Amino acid sequence: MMTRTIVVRCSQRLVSTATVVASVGVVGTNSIVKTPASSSPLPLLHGRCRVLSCPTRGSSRTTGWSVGLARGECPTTRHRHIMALDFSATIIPPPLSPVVRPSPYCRLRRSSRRHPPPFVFDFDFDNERRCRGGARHCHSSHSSHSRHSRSMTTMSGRGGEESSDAGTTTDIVIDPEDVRNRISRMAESMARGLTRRGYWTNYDDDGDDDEVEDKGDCHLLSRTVIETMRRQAIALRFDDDRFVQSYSECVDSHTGIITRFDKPGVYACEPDGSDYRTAPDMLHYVSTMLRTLPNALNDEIPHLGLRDDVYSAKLAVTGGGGCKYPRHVDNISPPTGAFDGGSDYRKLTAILYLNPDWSEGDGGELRLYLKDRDDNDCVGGKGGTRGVTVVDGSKAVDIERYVDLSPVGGRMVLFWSDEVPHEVLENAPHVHVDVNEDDDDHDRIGRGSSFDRYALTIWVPSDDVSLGRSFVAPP
Ligand SMILES: O=C(O)CCC(=O)C(=O)O
Ligand SMILES: [Fe+2]
Repeated sequence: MMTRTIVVRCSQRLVSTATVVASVGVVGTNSIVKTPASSSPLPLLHGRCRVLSCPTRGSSRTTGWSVGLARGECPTTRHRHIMALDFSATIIPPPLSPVVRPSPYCRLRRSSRRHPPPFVFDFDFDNERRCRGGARHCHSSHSSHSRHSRSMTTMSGRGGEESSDAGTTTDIVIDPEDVRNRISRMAESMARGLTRRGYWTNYDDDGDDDEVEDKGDCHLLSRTVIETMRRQAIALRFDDDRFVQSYSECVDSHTGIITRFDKPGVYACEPDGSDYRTAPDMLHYVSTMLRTLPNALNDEIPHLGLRDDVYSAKLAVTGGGGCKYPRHVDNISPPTGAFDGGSDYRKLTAILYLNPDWSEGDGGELRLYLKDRDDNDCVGGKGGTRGVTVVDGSKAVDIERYVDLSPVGGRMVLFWSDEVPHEVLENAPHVHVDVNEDDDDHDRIGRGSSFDRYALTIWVPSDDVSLGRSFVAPP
């Protein structure tokens, strides 16, 4: 691996030097391999990286920075690659003026010729995405949405439309150090929940947090942080036009053929480093989680092998009027063998909800189907059962237990990606969605409502998913 020096002008107050080492990998469906193992602190780099050659073949398309690394797609093979990066980055404090200057954002100095790089790339900051601070009213290919959201300055009450205007300040409200400490404190409880029940959550819908986080303080992020992240999500959606129709895949168990189907009223994006300017708190959150959670859980659960250098992330919005996710398991085809970056190795799903005003009756609960256990396993939410027809049976002779967890702002849910079937129940079924027929996008969800359900999911792979299966303690 090569060492490169990249000078980065950062809009935030990150003043440090760090060495970042990223891995090389081919990325499979739904498993975006990213993130470096790095010395601390991990710089949040953003900008664009253009890959001029990739290890598979030919040249590659413009790519985006992720949190501390780059990814790209080979136009010939369609393989998505993680750049083999090993560079040192110097973060330069921002200019005092809030105006973002249109000068090149990053400069790359070529490293020594003695070690020819596996990739050739250059850097070019994406000016069009400068959407915060003095330059936030910028490009949007969705003018009606942008016009609308810019005209609002505060979040309106329930049922009203929301603004993406995160204010003129570029201050970060999240405190990464605090998040890190809280995750460390909760790790034992998380591990216990995951191994006993297959899931963990930090809130109890009945208001009794005792079982959920028995160390006392179960809050990970304050309401202010959640509100800020929601506004940033809305800005990504309406100002930056980042969301696309969300889909799922189902596999025919006989033929193995994978079919994709849309999830009506669900839109999503994969936030990465290029979104830092619009959603800095969100990216700090993702970065902090990745640097803390996998190792904290690895310390608690022997052989778990969660990776701290790769992940995938999704920010999704589900509209009101009854939009939902069908039942599924996130990682249906875990590979066997050691991590090679090419298949789906997702082991842990970590969801954070960004719905500070959610209240009882709003719907959109996450229903987790549990292993056949007793009522005590429905921790954090409302438990229930439903009949299941057994494979050989002529009638329903078994029951399936589930727990419904509300998507209330600040709630975090962890569960095993390759083991826990789940679905999202109808979101705000009572709400009439003001659909604009002229919109070619977001047509099932309207123009933005406080009933929109935002969820930020991080998936963490393990070195070997087959080893990681069923970390459920014996009864
Ligand atoms: O948003 C949720 O509660 C669950 C999302 C989910 O199941 C998924 O993205 O796979
Ligand atoms: Fe899922």
